[in-house]
Amino acid sequence: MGQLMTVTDNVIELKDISVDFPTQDKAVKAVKQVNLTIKKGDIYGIIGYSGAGKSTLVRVINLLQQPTTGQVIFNGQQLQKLAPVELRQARKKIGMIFQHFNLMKSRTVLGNVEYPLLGGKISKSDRRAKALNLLELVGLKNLANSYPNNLSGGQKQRVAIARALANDPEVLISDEATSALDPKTTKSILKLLQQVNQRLGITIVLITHEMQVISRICHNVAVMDNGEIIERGAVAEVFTKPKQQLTADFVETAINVKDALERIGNQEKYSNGNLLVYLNFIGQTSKKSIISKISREYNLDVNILFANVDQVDGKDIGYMIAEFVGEPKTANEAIAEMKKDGIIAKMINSNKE
Ligand SMILES: Nc1ncnc2c1ncn2[C@@H]1O[C@H](COP(=O)(O)OP(=O)(O)OP(=O)(O)O)[C@@H](O)[C@H]1O
Repeated sequence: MGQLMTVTDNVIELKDISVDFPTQDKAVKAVKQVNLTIKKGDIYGIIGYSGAGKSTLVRVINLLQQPTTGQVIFNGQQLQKLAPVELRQARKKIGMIFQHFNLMKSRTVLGNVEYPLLGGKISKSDRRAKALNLLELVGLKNLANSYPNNLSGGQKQRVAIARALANDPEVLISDEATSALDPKTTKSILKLLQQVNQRLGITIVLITHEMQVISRICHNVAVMDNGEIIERGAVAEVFTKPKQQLTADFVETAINVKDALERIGNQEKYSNGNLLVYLNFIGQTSKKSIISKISREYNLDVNILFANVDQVDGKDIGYMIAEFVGEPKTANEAIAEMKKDGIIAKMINSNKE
């Protein structure tokens, strides 16, 4: 085997990964020198627009895509150094689910879940029992003998999840697994992934183009653009303090602030000087009392034009757009006071913070 296993909390380490695809004109640099470490038990999101390089990067994790340069380390072992038999074993520990489910139409639900175990050491009856257990876990035991064509999208994805768990993986990669599903089904599939993570201790790497998906279940997130990771961190942190414009765009779209800003910002009175303030409350900060305190102490009328509370990685995060009616100087003092209370606050129709 030639390699010593290193004991580590990191299940995946990508070091200086680049992927170039040769094309007729010039090579497409799909992934550029990415370093990424994912800890055991994490739910790690990778977000980016189409073409950012997300799928290519996650396919590198199980070497479905060979990187042009860099090291892929899984549980302390560099995968590129493994012999084919060992690589096959390691790959079994990385399950994958996809946007279009990739089920086999000619096999029953049970047959699909049993499939990865065919040819293994497990007996036929144990294999069946295991597959039925997994179907129970995903809530589909009663459909074991149905065929994929007779299932809804959400049910198909549940079968795909059961199948991906057949080999007892340590990591489950979800490549846009909810992108073809409606919002309600998306929620239920994300909940199931969360249960898989919590009950079975499986690390999840989830790629998506929707920040809402990230905020529901991920603990950490990396933002990809043009083959690079441009920002990363704890989800609540990235959500409330995005450093890059692209990240801010994803967040604002997810919480509907973008639409609200456009709608409100287009109104004439706000382009003519009425004061608009954007507020972002994190955790337990009580927005009600703060707003009334500010209004009282600074003699400002505060009209709330938009408000939304979201759960991000289990924390309440509130967003508000409000009109402050009063002197700009006083409004700025009020904003400074709110910042002291840990609120992110800024004037949005003036250059002043
Ligand atoms: N086999 C390939 N040959 C040539 N170029 C490729 C190949 N696979 C991907 N690309 C290119 O690499 C870039 C990254 O693609 P990738 O599929 O990883 O992006 P993505 O972020 O997953 O987007 P999507 O969600 O649309 O799949 C794109 O410019 C794509 O056209």
